[in-house]
Amino acid sequence: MISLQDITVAYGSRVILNHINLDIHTGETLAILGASGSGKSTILRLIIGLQKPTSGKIFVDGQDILALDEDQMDQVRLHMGMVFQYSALFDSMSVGENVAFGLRQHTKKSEEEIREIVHNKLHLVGLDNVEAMMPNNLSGGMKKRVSLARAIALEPQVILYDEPTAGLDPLRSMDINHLIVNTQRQLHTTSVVVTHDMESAFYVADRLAYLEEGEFRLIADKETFRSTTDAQVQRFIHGSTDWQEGGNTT
Ligand SMILES: Nc1ncnc2c1ncn2[C@@H]1O[C@H](COP(=O)(O)OP(=O)(O)OP(=O)(O)O)[C@@H](O)[C@H]1O
Repeated sequence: MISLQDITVAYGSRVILNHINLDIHTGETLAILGASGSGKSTILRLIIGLQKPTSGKIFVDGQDILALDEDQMDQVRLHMGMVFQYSALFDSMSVGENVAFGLRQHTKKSEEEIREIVHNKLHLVGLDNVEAMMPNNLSGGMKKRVSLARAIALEPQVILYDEPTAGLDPLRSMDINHLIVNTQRQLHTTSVVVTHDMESAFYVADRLAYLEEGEFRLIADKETFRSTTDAQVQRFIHGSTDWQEGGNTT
């Protein structure tokens, strides 16, 4: 469904992504792992069209998105939701207004319909009766939930998560992991999760891709990834956190 082909991203002589190829299959959850600065978020920005590569091609549902103009790209973006690293809620808007934002911008739904959708999406992420609250009064975990509710408001086919568990304690992180899995099951989305949280990656993902020095060193299903004999990948798996088996059964 999403295909990155021979993608290079460079800033001057500094090459961040070096001729990478990546296919993300419809309905799967793919985790992209790698050290800080390895280019993980760049991949999300490329997919959602916030950044263009130096060279290469990107296809979404067979459509060459680099050939689209801004209006056409906006149409593609309507089918994608993004959960940003620091939630990126609009501080001056209430929770309800944050979740309703895309619906008001991109649909002609009545206020009553919007209210109902906002209520349902917040309920889906485990938040009830919080519409009137302001983002500044929410905990980090709640902000992530609201950010996810906003991302799914337009029922996207693709959800991109940038470090969804960053800054959360282990219990809140596990809450978010459950939420990612449940959202995928209920909405049948294709999900891409950028993280350096190994426990989260093994919990939520069907496949994992490990980025190092501008290239994918390993892209594999969970079991193959876990048992790889690649010493560098094993060091990353075991070095980054004292991870344990998650409960994902996908
Ligand atoms: N506009 C820019 N000019 C120069 N370098 C940039 C620019 N934007 C990003 N970079 C560099 O590109 C590299 C990849 O950035 P990216 O945000 O994709 O990394 P990341 O793997 O997501 O890291 P993190 O886990 O720290 O968020 C970083 O080293 C960053 O400094």
